[in-house]
Order: sequence, then C-alpha cells, then structure tokens
Amino acid sequence: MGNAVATARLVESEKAATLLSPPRLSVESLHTDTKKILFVTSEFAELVKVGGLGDVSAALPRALRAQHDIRVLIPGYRQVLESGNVIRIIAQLPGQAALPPCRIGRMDLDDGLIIYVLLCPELYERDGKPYGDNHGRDWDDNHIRFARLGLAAAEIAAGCLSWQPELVHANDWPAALAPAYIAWKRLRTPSVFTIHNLAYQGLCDPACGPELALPAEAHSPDSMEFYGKLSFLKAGIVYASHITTVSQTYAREITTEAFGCGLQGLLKRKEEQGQLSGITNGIDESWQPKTDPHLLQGFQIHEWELKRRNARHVDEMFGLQPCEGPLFIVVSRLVHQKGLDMTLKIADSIVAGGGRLAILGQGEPALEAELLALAVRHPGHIGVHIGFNETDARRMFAGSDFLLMPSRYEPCGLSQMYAQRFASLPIARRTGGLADSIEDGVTGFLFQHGDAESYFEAVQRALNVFKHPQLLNAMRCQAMAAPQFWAQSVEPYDRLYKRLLQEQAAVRVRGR
Ligand SMILES: Nc1ncnc2c1ncn2[C@@H]1O[C@H](COP(=O)(O)OP(=O)(O)O[C@H]2O[C@H](CO)[C@@H](O)[C@H](O)[C@H]2O)[C@@H](O)[C@H]1O
Repeated sequence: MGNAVATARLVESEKAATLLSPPRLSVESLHTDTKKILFVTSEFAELVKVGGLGDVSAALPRALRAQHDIRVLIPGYRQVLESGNVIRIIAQLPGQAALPPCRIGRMDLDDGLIIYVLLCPELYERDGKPYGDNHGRDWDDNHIRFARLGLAAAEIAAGCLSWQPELVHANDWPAALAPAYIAWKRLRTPSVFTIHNLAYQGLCDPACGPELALPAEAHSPDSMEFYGKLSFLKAGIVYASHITTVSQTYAREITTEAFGCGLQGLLKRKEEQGQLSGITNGIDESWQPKTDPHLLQGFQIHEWELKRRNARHVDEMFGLQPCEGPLFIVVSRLVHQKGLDMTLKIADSIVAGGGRLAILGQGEPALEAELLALAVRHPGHIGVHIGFNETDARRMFAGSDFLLMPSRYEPCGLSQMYAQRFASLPIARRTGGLADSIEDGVTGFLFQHGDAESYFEAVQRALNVFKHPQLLNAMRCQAMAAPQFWAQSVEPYDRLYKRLLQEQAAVRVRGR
C-alpha cells in the first residue's frame, strides 16, 4: 500500500504552515454569541461521500459558521489525503488498548472551513470506501477505526488542541462513541448525536470491549449492550445530551416497533424526556438550476424547453430512444431501504405506459445485477449505470420529469429535494422525511402502502398529470420553490446548541 501522506502535502513546521495558510479573522470577534462546536463525521461531500451524510456534513457546518466557530473532524482516508489541500500536523494522540496512536492534522478549506483530519495510516489509508473495500465488504476492523474517531473527538473535547470545543456534535454510528468516551472521561462537554439512519448500528462482539478501551459499564443493557452485541449507535443515544434525527416524522417513527430497529423503547424514553427531536435537512446553495455548472443547459422556472434539452442529454447518456413520453429516473444507493425491488416490479408497466427510465446507482451486487438485466429486457427504454457520479446525477435531476423513490423508510432524503429544485417531481412513499418534504399532488406524489399496487397508482397519477402540461408545469413551479436551503433550516440547531450550553452552565453553577 503506497503512503498517501506524501501526496497530502503534510506540513509539520508551524512557520511553513503559517505561510501556507495565513491566520484568518476569528468568527468570535465578529459574533458575540459564537460557540465552539466540533462536528464529527465519517463523510464530507467534496472529500469523500457515500450518501446523504456526506452532503449534510459539508453543508450544515458551513451554514452554521454564520453563528458559530464550527470545525469538522473526519478520518484521514486516502481520498481526504489526496484532495490536494495542505494538512498541518497540530497534535499527537497516544494509543489506548488496540486503538493506535494517531496525529491530528488541520486542513483549511478555500472558504475558511477548518477540518481536523485524524491521521492514522494503518486504519484509514486504504484503497476502497470509508466503510469497506471496493467489492462491498465491510472492513473487519471498523469497530477499531471508528472507536478511534470517537476517542479522538473526546480527546479534543478534553483540550488536546489549543482550540477546545464547548459542544460536540456527532453523526451516525461511526461517530457515536464520541459522546460515550466524553461521558466515560467525566468531561462536562455537552453533545448532540444525530441519527441519519437508524438501521446502520455499528455492532460488534462484546469480546472486542477491551480492544476499544471500554469501561465495564459499557457491557450493561443501560449502556451499549444490545441483544448480546455492543452497539455503537446505542452508545450515541444513551450518552449524548440530546438526540436529533433528520425529519420530524422519522423522529416519531423511530419510537415505534415498525421503524425502531429494536431501539424504540430507549428512543421513546428519550422523547418523553425531551431529548429526541427532528430537524429536517436543507439543501445547499449549489442547487441552482439556472447556474449549476454541471448542467449542459441551465434553466429556470417556465423555461421548460431548456429543461427538455437536459432530457435529451440523459437519453444519450443512457442510450434511450427520445420520445414525447415522460422520463423517470432513479438516483440512489442500491440497498433494501430504497425499495428498488418495487421499482423492478412496476418497470414493465412504466414502459407500457410510454415512459422511459434511467437508473444511476451502486450498492448490493444482487440488485445491481437485477437492474442490469432489466435494462437488457428493455433496450432503448430503460438504461442502467452502475456507479457513483455527481455530475450525471445532477444532469438526471435536471432532465427528468419524475424521480422514483419508493423507500421503505427514509430518515429525510435529499434526492427528492434535489429533484424538486430541478423541476422533477418525486414519486415517493409517505414515510419519514419524504412525507414532510412532498405535498401530494402539489410538489410530487405520495403513496401510502409498501406494495407495488399502491406505488403504481401514484405513478399512474403522475402519468395523467404529464398529459396535462398546464397542470404539470404548475406542479413544477411549486416543487422548485419547495426545498429549504440550509441557511433557512439551521436555526433549530442553533437554538439546540445554545439550550444545551445554558443547561450545562446552570449545572456547573449548582455544582459549585
Ligand atoms: N449513484 C449515485 N451517483 C451520484 N449520486 C448519488 C448516487 N447515489 C446516491 N447519490 C446521492 O447521494 C445522496 C443520497 O442522499 P439521501 O439523503 O437521498 O440518502 P442516504 O440514504 O444516502 O442518506 C441518509 O442520510 C441522509 C442525510 O441525513 C438522509 O437524508 C437519508 O434519509 C438517509 O437515509 C444524494 O445526494 C444523491 O443524489
């Protein structure tokens, strides 16, 4: 394995570092109520992205920078090190149990956002993806890799850098041990734990406990024990000061057996204690159909002929026969959650109804194979690309009439909002954030039941609307205006951070 550190332009000397990244005006000096927040994540869109967590991690801290001194902590995967940004080493952390010693590098992005990169070559510098190899197999040592991330966050909270956060915001199971290590170190730093997807839990064998330097209490059902395993996700829920998830409907759903993945009892208690809430994701400012540089043809509201040029491009990309019928798309991780099996069931009827279908995604090999076989059965009408490509995804949102998103559950969902913004109407299951972000018959189409009949009934309604251009265009106008940008949706996070910090200050005063 080559050492990517060389290409990362790591800088150890403070003097050189200052020359490379001149000191910036501190936000603190500009804003009196500014808090120091450490945002811990395993993805960051422009550096490394698997799905929606990457989008949120790149956009939410940037939106919050208007109010706070917020910095991001991310593992030093090869993709991060090879991003071409200068990384300046600012701290060394000792090893603990099987968690190796590591270094923390500071990376200043062009817009001034500060990223702390956790440098530990034996854990993170590999060919492959953040959670597994290029063949879809999870890394065997993920428990060590992400416990190391959580422990580093706690060490930063304890003051190992000259910058010490007042609050730690951890995301999903890979960062979920941050609140736990903070608690076990008896630190008072409050923490927020955001669940982007409850189904990914980060389970490991209890025998791994000593490797992760867990205290004995970790093995108790009141801590991270979960049906004979240790659950990183449960640790985040148990030890964080507050839990958020990414839509209000999903926040309610996860307290029920149908959506709670076995954690519904604990989550219900947290809800009753006022420690669980839903904050709907926004989208970032780059989602502008007129100016998006990825598009071959920008367009705005009412410029439907210009939008159609993007459709022609999608036809070409996917080898579809251009026709007057509607263009349906799927842009998705190909996993059980996303209900692709239902799309497979209704695809023949979409083609019979005069539609064509372009699918971009990657994920479970069996689903990939079934989709490729579907395309072979419908040459010129259905095209499938297996892979991940941001530019193609944006061009598909711009060119399509309808996005198919029959998710079994959906914590928030971003693709439906991106589609709306680019005047493509989502057809989605009434669940989670899809229910919150789509108004049925106004900004998209919703169906209630998780079966192909209910789904196809919504597709038929869409086909009917497509036959009435005035109605279609009216819906497009409503949809384009529907999604909230992050700047409009950060306020609940801001309020939550301040409330938790006030509560912690009050406890301190009482404790004196
Ligand atoms: N093959 C491909 N090529 C290019 N782009 C692709 C792609 N496959 C997916 N994408 C993109 O990846 C992102 C997917 O985000 P979603 O929020 O829709 O789902 P995801 O399940 O990954 O996120 C989880 O976290 C987010 C963030 O909180 C929640 O919204 C969501 O409900 C939850 O499941 C979108 O930006 C989409 O366009």
